[in-house]
Amino acid sequence: MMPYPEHPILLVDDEEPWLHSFALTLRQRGGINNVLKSSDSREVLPLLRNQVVDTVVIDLTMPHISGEELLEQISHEFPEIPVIVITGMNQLDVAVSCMKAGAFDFFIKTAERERLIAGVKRAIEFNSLKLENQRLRSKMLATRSRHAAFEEIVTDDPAMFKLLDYLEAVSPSRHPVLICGESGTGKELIARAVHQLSCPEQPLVAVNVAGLDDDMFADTLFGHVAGAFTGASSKRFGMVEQAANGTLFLDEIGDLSLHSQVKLLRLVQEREFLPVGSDKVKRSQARIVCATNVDLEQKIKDGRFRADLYYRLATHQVVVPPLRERRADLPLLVNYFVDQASVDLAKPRPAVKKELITLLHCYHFPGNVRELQAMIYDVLSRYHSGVLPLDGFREKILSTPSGGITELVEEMVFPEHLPSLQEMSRLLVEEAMSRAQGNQRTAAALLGISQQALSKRLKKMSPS
Ligand SMILES: Nc1ncnc2c1ncn2[C@@H]1O[C@H](COP(=O)(O)OP(=O)(O)OP(=O)(O)O)[C@@H](O)[C@H]1O
Repeated sequence: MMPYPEHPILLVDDEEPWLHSFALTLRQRGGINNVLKSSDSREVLPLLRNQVVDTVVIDLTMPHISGEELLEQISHEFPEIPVIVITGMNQLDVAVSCMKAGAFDFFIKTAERERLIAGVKRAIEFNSLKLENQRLRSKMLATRSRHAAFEEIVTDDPAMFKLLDYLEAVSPSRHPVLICGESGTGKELIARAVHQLSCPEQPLVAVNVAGLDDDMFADTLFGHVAGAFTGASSKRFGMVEQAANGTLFLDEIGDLSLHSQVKLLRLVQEREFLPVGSDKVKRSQARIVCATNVDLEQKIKDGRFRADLYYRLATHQVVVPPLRERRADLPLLVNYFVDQASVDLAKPRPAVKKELITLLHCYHFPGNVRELQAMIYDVLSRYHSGVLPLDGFREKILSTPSGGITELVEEMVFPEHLPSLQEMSRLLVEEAMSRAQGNQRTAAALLGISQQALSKRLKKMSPS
């Protein structure tokens, strides 16, 4: 039988007989068969941190943590989970304050079971509508009125939209396109989209030129005739010819030697090339798209890249922004990669907590989108719970030397009168709390201290 709802309903009451009889009623009369029971209110928060739950039903009168306190804690940490409160006849005033504190609904324990079932079903319905809305919204945002060629590029960033619009506009031209940007920002993905836009029926041939010495470069790109060198027993077509009227994508172009740059210049400028060992000039119609993560203008200044080649290649140029400059893309990208990784690793799709996005917001992603993708695959491959755990991400983020520190040293200007260590530490704590949107676990992780240590500092800082 299919579990209904998809994620369980959690019933919390210290009276075990009530838990069992209500679970039975939900199953028999409401068809709700996915139910968890807890008779100890202290178990609830740890359970919610590890498992996705649809709705929580709590009794107001319980030892250890009362229903009222538990409601407050759940509403604070898991505002998205509806909480239904069950009260005694004489607790109506408390029930009203629970509604104000964020309860989804309340019922008197002795009320007819049908009414309780209807209340639980309303919460389930509310959740599934909310989820559906979220899915639709991210789908709309991710694919907002964009050309089909950009389907795989997930973004909601205005600078990225501008860049894609520009590429769409220049796609009919046969002039070269140069795609610059840090490693892992999606340059190859964009190069493939350029090909889709301009000549999708023609071949796309990609060559990473970084590891090629001059001879290999010439042989790979231009091919050779039989007997051109020892071992060249037969003729071989190079990548330029294989690209025909399509696209020749040259990745890591900044690493090309000066000698090979001359050969490439001839191809770009004259559209001509010579296979190795041949003196018969051949012509190429392929469109050249290049990508690089090095600063070519600096290389020109250092005499390591030809200016004439650069200006030819950069007829149409785009610079892909690093992920830290488009952090608003994080929720879309995280959901996209979680979907992708769950399918690839054949695991049920875990839920993504808001706290994860907050944590990622504070990270500088030196490896950009590729790093985010790898983190998600790694964490997902190691865990099996219903929620994508934060610990795996924290470990990674904290073990990466902080690029932030280098940025900080460059950006930070100390006033002439230095602040005291105590003042600095207060400012740091405040900044971390603000970046973590008030979440102490995340703020502590950012500061590299335990949550208890942070909590102590916060208490000391509070005015009372
Ligand atoms: N906007 C995006 N939407 C979806 N996936 C993306 C996006 N940007 C990058 N990726 C994914 O991130 C990974 C790295 O992207 P890609 O190889 O295109 O980066 P790159 O800039 O060419 O890196 P490098 O400079 O190291 O060659 C790929 O798996 C790619 O599919």
